[in-house]
Amino acid sequence: MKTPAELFNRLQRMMPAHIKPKFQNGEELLAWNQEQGRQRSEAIARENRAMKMQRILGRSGIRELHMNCSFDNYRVENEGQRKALEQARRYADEFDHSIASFVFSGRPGTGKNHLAAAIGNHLILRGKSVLIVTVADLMSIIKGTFSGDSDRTEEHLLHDFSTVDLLVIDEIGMQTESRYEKVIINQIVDRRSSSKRPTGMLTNLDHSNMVKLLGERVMDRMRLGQSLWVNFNWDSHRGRITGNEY
Ligand SMILES: Nc1ncnc2c1ncn2[C@@H]1O[C@H](COP(=O)(O)OP(=O)(O)OP(=O)(O)O)[C@@H](O)[C@H]1O
Repeated sequence: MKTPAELFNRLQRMMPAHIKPKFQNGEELLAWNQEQGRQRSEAIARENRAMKMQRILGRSGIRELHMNCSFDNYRVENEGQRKALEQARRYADEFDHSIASFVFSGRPGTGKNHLAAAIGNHLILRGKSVLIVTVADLMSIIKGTFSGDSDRTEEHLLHDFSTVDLLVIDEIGMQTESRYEKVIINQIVDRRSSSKRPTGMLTNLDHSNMVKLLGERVMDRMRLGQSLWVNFNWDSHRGRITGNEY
């Protein structure tokens, strides 16, 4: 096999005199080649992550409605929003070095999904896999494996939900969760926390009702690391949405 220097010399001999080579020596050619390889494998990893989301959900990890949500377009009009924005931003910045989960709790329309999607969009741009899913969707995807037509088992899906870099479960407590739903949430949070993967939860419930609903065991796992509990206790923003925001 030729060394990069030999290959470069050979290319140089073949090159017409008026062509100015992009590389001046074998080392530069090798460095260029390695950089191309790195970019290609990053692109493949990105495609694999997108395919994984598509396979699990039939869509990308963040719903279309929230794809443009960012920290920059979250409007701050009170101290609570300022603090929530700052905490969400810090959470995203420190994600790589942390195992911390988060719970955004509060009234409808206060921006829980917006800030969770802003965290997700920030992480996706940095090559992470992120999935934001409602309890109802989570359960219907898992129950879809019961039909016998599916080539995926409940175990495959539990594995997928447990191995994305960040999983955010939305609408916890919207309906009276069945025992099976609680078992599934418990298993996912358990698997994720034991492999040091954080989980986000969005809910209208307060802490004591979350403990009542999901149990002490799950909520204790949600407290690993510098975990976040943010109360969204201001008025809904929905009345002000015109549809042309972002
Ligand atoms: N502070 C804000 N600045 C800009 N847009 C906001 C803000 N708060 C909420 N929104 C927008 O208002 C809409 C509703 O917010 P969002 O879906 O985040 O609420 P939520 O707290 O998750 O509500 P729910 O509990 O009903 O799911 C979204 O389109 C979101 O982008």
